Amino acid sequence: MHKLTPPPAGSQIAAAAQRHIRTPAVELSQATVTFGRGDNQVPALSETSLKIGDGEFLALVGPSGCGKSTILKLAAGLIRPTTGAVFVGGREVEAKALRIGMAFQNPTLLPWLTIEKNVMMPLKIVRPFRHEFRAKRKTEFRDRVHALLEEVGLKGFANHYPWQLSGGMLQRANLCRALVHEPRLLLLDEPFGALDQFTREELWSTLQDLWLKLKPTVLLVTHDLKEAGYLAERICVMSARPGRILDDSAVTFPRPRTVEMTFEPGFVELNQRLRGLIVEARSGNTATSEVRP
Ligand SMILES: Nc1ncnc2c1ncn2[C@@H]1O[C@H](COP(=O)(O)OP(=O)(O)OP(=O)(O)O)[C@@H](O)[C@H]1O
Repeated sequence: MHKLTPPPAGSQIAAAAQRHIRTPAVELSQATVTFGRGDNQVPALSETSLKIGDGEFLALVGPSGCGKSTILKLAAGLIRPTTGAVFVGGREVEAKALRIGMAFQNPTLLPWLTIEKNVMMPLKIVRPFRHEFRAKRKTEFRDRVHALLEEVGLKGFANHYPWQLSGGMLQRANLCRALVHEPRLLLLDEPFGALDQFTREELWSTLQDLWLKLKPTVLLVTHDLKEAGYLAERICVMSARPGRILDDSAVTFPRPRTVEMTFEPGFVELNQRLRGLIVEARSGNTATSEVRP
């Protein structure tokens, strides 16, 4: 991992000690992904090895099209690596149904269902909850949905329909739906990309609170370096396509983090360093970056 030296006074960006993650929540082992066949082949991901610890919050940043979402899809079991292997919870991804939560840039709430019913959806379809849904636990599940909605500031909106909510409120509901079945792994693909800056910052705080409380392992893909620094414990920078991990930094600002912290010198320094790496990666000049397996 990258060593940030020297940490500026007052900064909590620490040198990221090379941690030994015993049983990673997610592990890519020399995984590559090539889409298509023959002349239409698109190499999306170069050989990549990555371990994400249980309960860790990792952000993936890098130039557009470098393979960030591809890594997310590998972890979700939506695609298979062309070579290498992907493990979640110590098991190869295809070997076992996974309990994951996902949220994307555009909240995909069903327009004909209320917010309560949308958020409750995973409990209806994901094992083991679906077996219990019709029976005794329905009221308990409803309570759980209402508690989550309250937590993200949507108290009183359970019976509204998606079209009655603002973009920020929809994304809050979307986060609730991603978390309601208590996934151990939360996959977020630019979840706040479509929101204005102020709403986005509010949502960072909401997501941070949820993560501190529930401690799922989170893999966040984002183009927003400030967002990565605010939310993540670790940030991986990827090279241009076919992507590989160029840099792996720990971010140890104290929690809970605030928007004010993002203006502190240490935070700005981190931002600038990551930005420099991405500018280099975009221009295809990654030779000066520290390249790690
Ligand atoms: N199903 C597919 N078939 C062919 N090529 C694909 C497919 N999915 C992704 N790609 C290509 O693989 C590369 C990596 O895509 P990916 O979506 O992982 O990038 P990304 O880093 O998430 O991009 P962005 O930041 O723009 O969202 C891109 O060049 C993309 O066009």
